[in-house]
Amino acid sequence: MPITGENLIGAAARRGEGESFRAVEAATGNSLEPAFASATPADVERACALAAEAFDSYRETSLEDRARFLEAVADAIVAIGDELIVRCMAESGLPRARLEGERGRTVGQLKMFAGVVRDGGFLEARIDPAQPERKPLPRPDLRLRQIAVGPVAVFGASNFPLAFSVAGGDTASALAAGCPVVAKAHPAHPGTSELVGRAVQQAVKQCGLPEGVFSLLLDAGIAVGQALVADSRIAAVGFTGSRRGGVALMQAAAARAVPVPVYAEMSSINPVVLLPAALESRGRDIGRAFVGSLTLGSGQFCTNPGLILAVDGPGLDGFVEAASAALGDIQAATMLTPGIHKAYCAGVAALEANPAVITLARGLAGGTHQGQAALFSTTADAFLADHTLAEEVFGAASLVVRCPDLATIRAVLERLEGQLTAALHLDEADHDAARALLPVLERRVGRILVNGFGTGVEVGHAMVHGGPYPATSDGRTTSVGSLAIHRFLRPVSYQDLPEALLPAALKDANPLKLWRREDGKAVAPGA
Ligand SMILES: NC(=O)C1=CN([C@@H]2O[C@H](COP(=O)(O)OP(=O)(O)OC[C@H]3O[C@@H](n4cnc5c(N)ncnc54)[C@H](OP(=O)(O)O)[C@@H]3O)[C@@H](O)[C@H]2O)C=CC1
Ligand SMILES: O=C(O)CCC(=O)C(=O)O
Repeated sequence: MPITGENLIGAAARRGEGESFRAVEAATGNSLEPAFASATPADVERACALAAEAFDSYRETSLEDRARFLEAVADAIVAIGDELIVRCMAESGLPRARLEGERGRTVGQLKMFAGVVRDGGFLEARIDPAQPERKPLPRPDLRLRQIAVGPVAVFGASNFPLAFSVAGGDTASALAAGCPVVAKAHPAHPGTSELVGRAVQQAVKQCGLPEGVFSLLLDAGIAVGQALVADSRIAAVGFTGSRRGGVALMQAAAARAVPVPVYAEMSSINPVVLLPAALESRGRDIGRAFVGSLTLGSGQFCTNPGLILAVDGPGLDGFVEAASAALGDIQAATMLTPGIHKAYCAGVAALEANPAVITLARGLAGGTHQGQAALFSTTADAFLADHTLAEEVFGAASLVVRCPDLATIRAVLERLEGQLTAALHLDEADHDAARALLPVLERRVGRILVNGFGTGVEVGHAMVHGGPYPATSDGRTTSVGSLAIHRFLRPVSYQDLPEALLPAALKDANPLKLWRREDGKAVAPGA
């Protein structure tokens, strides 16, 4: 499939008339062909108009048709073949095996949402039958279902060019909910974005859906994204990226005459707590495993373990020795963009220059665009006194905080901002200590895990990839897993509607064969 550098607006491919830009080969910094042209305000207008036009028809597609569409998107992505992987490797600097895995995750995610749509449980159908004889007042017939919120703007993330980008989790969950999507390509991987965008466009056509169900817009800067979020037809926004970018979009959405929600996944340092018995029995093993997680994908995961908390002593010394030795052998790896590499180097330099911080180890030095892993340590007092030590350094850098006791670990956790994940390394003898930390962890993070690390999010039904601000803009939800669909739904009640006017999900005969909550009780289809 040739990459043309065009915007995909509904069924059309249109060369933008805005600023021209090229993708950059991550490993060399060289420009790649072809030139991409930024969308104009007229392109944004057209994409939003088509999305609004498609909305009522798309949101009422049958569950089966919508599920087939999601499967068609997945199949079309696979059908692009190796061209997608090769282009994505060049643009992102990520290795083949990682990107093949990420493609599998992207396709699996679309298929999971197809299953969610077929199941129909997300409609949350509820029926409170009328009670005309009720005293002192009769009860009306009340029925509830979830409907799609409207067209969704999706910002592709730089660090997961497939699974969190044009047809990633935000797009899959929005389309599953019945929302048209206007995607904004990340300028770090525009060619990858176009290939995937064309696959979605092809699936829209193949499934006979209105063309406005999907558009893809390009931009060299932020004007298109700003215009998209400001457009009155956009009903919600999905974003993964920097805190600065996420907050800017939240502000743009809040400044609208009709504000809309922005679901932004932003920054997280993902504390890892090493409890005493585990440290004593296997601190060295944990140290080696930690380095594996820290340096995965050059550390460019929002789930990266950026903070280690433990009680000072020989167990922690063993962890630090093993982690430092393992880190010293880690090859530097190409980072996603020169900008991200520069930000990483600046973050590491700031830690190195901080008088309260000791550099424990550095990975092997590399080429111009490669990130060199880094491990630092500090004391709990210093950490608590300097809020900059708790800021995300996006890349393979982590800070060990030596604490005098468990109470101090708890105090440090209490002071942290919201996080995506927290990991506890524990043996059975640590259960009491862990139990004491769980309430604070539940308040601070979206996912608590034991004897592992948060990198590599499972796409499933019980996953929360979210957390209190600034991990995300709304800690009540998730951007990965089937629950993500609820970001793009809202409940509507139907009071005393005649059977003929009720949506299928709420008709007496239950034609969609849904589990429904009738008079407060879960009722199986056919029961
Ligand atoms: N926690 C996480 O999961 C991640 C964090 N990051 C952090 O973000 C830094 C930069 O990486 P990057 O991926 O470029 O993330 P950004 O947040 O800078 O950009 C993400 C997307 O949002 C757009 N955008 C950014 N700011 C605005 C704005 N004010 N108005 C409208 N659109 C906007 C960008 O457009 P454009 O690029 O054209 O400006 C891009 O398409 C990294 O160094 C890292 O610190 C990055 C990826 C994931
Ligand atoms: O760890 C993962 O699998 C996902 C990480 C993520 O969401 C991110 O880095 O943006």
